[in-house]
Amino acid sequence: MSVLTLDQVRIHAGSSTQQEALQEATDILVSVGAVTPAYVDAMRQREETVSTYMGNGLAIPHGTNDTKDAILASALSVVRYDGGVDWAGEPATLRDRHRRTRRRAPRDPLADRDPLLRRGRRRQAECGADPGRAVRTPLGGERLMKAVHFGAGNIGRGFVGLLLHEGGYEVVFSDVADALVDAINAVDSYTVHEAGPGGTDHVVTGFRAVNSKTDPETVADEVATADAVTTAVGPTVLRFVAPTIVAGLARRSAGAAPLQVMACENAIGATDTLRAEIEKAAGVDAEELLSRAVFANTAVDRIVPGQPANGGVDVTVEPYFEWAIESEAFGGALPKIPGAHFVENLAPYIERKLFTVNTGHAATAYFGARAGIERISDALADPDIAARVSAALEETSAVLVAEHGLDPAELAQYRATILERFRNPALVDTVQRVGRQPLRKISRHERFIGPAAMAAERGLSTIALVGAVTAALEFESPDDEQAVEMQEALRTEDALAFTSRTTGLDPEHPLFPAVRDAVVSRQTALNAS
Ligand SMILES: NC(=O)c1ccc[n+]([C@@H]2O[C@H](COP(=O)([O-])OP(=O)(O)OC[C@H]3O[C@@H](n4cnc5c(N)ncnc54)[C@H](O)[C@@H]3O)[C@@H](O)[C@H]2O)c1
Ligand SMILES: O=P(O)(O)OC[C@@H](O)[C@@H](O)[C@H](O)[C@H](O)CO
Repeated sequence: MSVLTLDQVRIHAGSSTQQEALQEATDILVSVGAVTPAYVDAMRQREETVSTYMGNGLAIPHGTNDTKDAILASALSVVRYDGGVDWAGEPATLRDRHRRTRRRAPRDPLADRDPLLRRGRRRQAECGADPGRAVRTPLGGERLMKAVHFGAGNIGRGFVGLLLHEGGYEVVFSDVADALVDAINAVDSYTVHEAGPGGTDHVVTGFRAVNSKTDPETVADEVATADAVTTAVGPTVLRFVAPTIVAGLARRSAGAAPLQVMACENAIGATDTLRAEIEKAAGVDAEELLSRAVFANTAVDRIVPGQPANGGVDVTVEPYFEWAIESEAFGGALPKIPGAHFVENLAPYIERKLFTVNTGHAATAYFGARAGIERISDALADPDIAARVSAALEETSAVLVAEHGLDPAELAQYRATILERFRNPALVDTVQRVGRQPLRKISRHERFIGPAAMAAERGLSTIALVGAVTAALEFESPDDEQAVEMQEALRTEDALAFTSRTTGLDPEHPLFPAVRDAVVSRQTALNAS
């Protein structure tokens, strides 16, 4: 049976009501044996929970998961009312039975008074960014935009995939975890639960997953025809995804618009790192292949803890989010991601995020681990830990003021909001997850040494940040390769070598002696145990 024949397309000169339109769409599907008459109720139920109005006069009604029994075969019906349909207050003219959800504007308690965000949003408006859903094909038709997202883990499903979906992208997740890929392909929707004040649920549909370990060729084919590629695999994994992107770029048709590449990792210049890996993997073809893509650094912020083993594909996240993206690379053709904001200069955003959210988070984790506490929210309930974390963040704020001219009062508010986010009792986040990969976290441009080095160069205080590094050096986690490696190196390497190798600090740097002393103190404790 064909999914769509001419008989399943109707065009009317006049207008209609929403109920009549749903009935007509159902009647067409019933007439070809695709659904039972009960399907109309399923579509009504769906409209009650979420409108299927897409904008631009298009609604895409469909049933709910609970009413799948009413579906007998795959089919579409298309009905156009030239005079329009009042779609619960929205002016629809065209409809069929696929589904999509709509998103409210991001809830960002800082947004209205934050000059960084105001500047970014103004710029976004200037660039004409608006939520879009389809792209024109060479023959004048339209197809859904497609994004290939590497890393279907916590932030991949709970944030990047969600916003891409809400921007109208079909999302192809690429991951190396067999069970996760199978689980994603076994469902046709998943829910992002926002836990905490003001949180709500969002349903994601229109995705599939491809295993890039066992089927890299298919992933490359997907990249070849994608509009965007995003990653959330961890900064150290970018070099492993680069060859697949190279293979996709090599297969990309000459007339295709440039692939928009955005790495969404907690690192400064993560997309630059990915681009460099792509360049390396492309070898002599690098110049040609890089010309088929544009690259934009981003800063992503949403706490997405580890998910329970039996949680399926659904993800629990905090309600807050921010996604700042460099605009320049796109030359005005911004990706359609509602809720993201585009900025000319990402440096203040990524440094403010990494050196406040992630410095505070990691400090809480390492002080918490030292105190034998498991959860981040519990660690911050300890007044001594809270004071140490606050002191470290005051030091990073002083650096941000000096470096980027940020307003001290607004930074104080930003810090307070972040500490409140860490305290969210509805979010079960662990010191093990937040403290993961301590060698990455104590490296040169990361959340501790990065701001502390900048502070030391300016003669600003670094005492609290060095205190947090001291706690990081004590972090033990048997399942964390870097934690094991760090403790082993602390036992075997001399203090000077360990300090310069792991932190990347030059022994002449003004921060070096304090960090070396922290290393010596950890080594003394280890030798005594
Ligand atoms: N979780 C958060 O709160 C959060 C927030 C902002 C940014 N981030 C950043 O996002 C990135 C991912 O973090 P996460 O918490 O989602 O981790 P995660 O471990 O939940 O997800 C990473 C995923 O990448 C997959 N992966 C590993 N190697 C791969 C490869 N070669 N190809 C494709 N997929 C691969 C893993 O199987 C896993 O599913 C990190 O850089 C992290 O710093 C996380
Ligand atoms: O992902 P990491 O290991 O760089 O850092 C752990 C957490 O601090 C991090 O994932 C935060 O939850 C996130 O960055 C919040 O936006």
